[in-house]
Amino acid sequence: MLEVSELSISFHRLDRHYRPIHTVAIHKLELSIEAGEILAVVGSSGSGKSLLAHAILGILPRNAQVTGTINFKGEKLTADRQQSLRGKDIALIPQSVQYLDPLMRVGDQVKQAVRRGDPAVLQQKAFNKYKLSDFVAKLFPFQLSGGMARKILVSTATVSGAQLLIADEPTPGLDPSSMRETLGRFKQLAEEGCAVMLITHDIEAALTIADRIAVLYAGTVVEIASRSDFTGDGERLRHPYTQALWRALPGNGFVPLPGAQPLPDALPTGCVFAPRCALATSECEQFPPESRTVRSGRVRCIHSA
Ligand SMILES: Nc1ncnc2c1ncn2[C@@H]1O[C@H](COP(=O)(O)OP(=O)(O)OP(=O)(O)O)[C@@H](O)[C@H]1O
Ligand code: NI
Repeated sequence: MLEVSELSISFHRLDRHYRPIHTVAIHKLELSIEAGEILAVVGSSGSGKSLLAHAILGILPRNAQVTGTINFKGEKLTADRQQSLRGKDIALIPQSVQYLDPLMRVGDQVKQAVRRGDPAVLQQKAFNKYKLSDFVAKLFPFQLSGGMARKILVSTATVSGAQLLIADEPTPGLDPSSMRETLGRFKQLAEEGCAVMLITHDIEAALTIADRIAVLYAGTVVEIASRSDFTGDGERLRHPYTQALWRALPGNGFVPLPGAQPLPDALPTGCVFAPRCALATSECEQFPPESRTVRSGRVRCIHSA
């Protein structure tokens, strides 16, 4: 359904002395999602998750420079195609609740997204799932709590009947039962044939529903693993960063990873993870590793076997 290859996104801006700075926010990113599949994109803040979502939707800021290709249903996603598919075949649950239309009652916003079936019935169903009353449907976005607004965003995207759903951090602010409801809704959409990209920094939540997990670090996909690779001590994982993420979980030892992700205007010349990596050699510091297939997953690390 979706194939992203060699996607790079950079920005030109001026520093406070008006000297040009070139920041590479996403570098040679590759991933794909099949119909009926849930791919989680996991990465810490600033790793490029939202930019990836916005690149697929065609809503990047004007100063972004984009190279590489994005195919949707086997055909290149051009700006024109993105515009005609947006909100229809490709739906986004945006990270910020600011994306709601401030001037429209929220029930109407959900109804308006329906393309097949009875809008009123589908809106009602979506609201029932979250136990939102008819009263809420009549409210404007500013009258909602953060959690309610998020439920409206999820409802709007999920009634649209899209073939590709991109959910950018859809669960913060949701109570545990609403969170389960939301993830369950994605699972159901995937069972109906929708391709789902679940963007999150919460690897545990991702593992409850995702078929595969793409790990993003400093704008690069360092690994694509299947859910079953996340087990034991992480010995089936291919990249040291993915292993570190796994081992940092409370149930797996809570082992912290020292250091911080590099910023896009100060990326290392070689492997982006080398400065924090216990396996790093001089070769790692010299050249960015190519993406390879290892044990039917993908990895960017020369040490992985
Ligand atoms: N318009 C822009 N101009 C310059 N740099 C930008 C712009 N938008 C994003 N960036 C940079 O690109 C990087 C990736 O941003 P992005 O919003 O995709 O991160 P993210 O993974 O979604 O983070 P979060 O988890 O906090 O939402 C950041 O370092 C950010 O500073
Ligand atoms: Ni984001």
